[in-house]
Amino acid sequence: MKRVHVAVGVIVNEQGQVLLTRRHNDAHQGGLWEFPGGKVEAGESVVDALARELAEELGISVLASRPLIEVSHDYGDKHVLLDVYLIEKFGGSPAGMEGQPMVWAPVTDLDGYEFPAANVPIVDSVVSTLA
Ligand SMILES: Nc1nc2c([nH]c(=O)n2[C@H]2C[C@H](O)[C@@H](COP(=O)(O)OP(=O)(O)OP(=O)(O)O)O2)c(=O)[nH]1
Ligand SMILES: [Mg+2]
Repeated sequence: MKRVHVAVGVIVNEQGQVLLTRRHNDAHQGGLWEFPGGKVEAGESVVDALARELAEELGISVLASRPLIEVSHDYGDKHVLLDVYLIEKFGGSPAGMEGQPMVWAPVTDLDGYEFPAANVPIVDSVVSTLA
């Protein structure tokens, strides 16, 4: 089975909202909301991958982050290892650089968004850490 290691960022603003982007319809887990991030490349550290992905997808730089949770999930067609970081400080102003929809969501609204199955423990952890 295909296995991917993914660096994921939970970006928090000064109002305590978190940044969600929506995956392209034709992508794996397409149409669902996600925390921005992407695959760790060969020879790259998770932290470097996270910085690269957030620059590519949102045009921001990571200034302060800490590990939040690691989630291993089997989708049947694909196994993902999600290395999730809380981004507490960033430079620049996030924008959907790849045309992806983006929203700042209050933590108390997260139950109103559809996420991939692997995100259940991530959302729980975000809620208990930030609420
Ligand atoms: N970024 C992100 N990926 C997630 C989340 N939840 C979840 O199951 N995934 C899965 C979906 C994908 O199978 C995988 C991310 O891989 P991807 O292919 O989108 O990564 P990428 O951004 O490097 O995309 P690409 O350049 O290959 O198009 O992780 C999440 O919250 N954020
Ligand atoms: Mg991505």
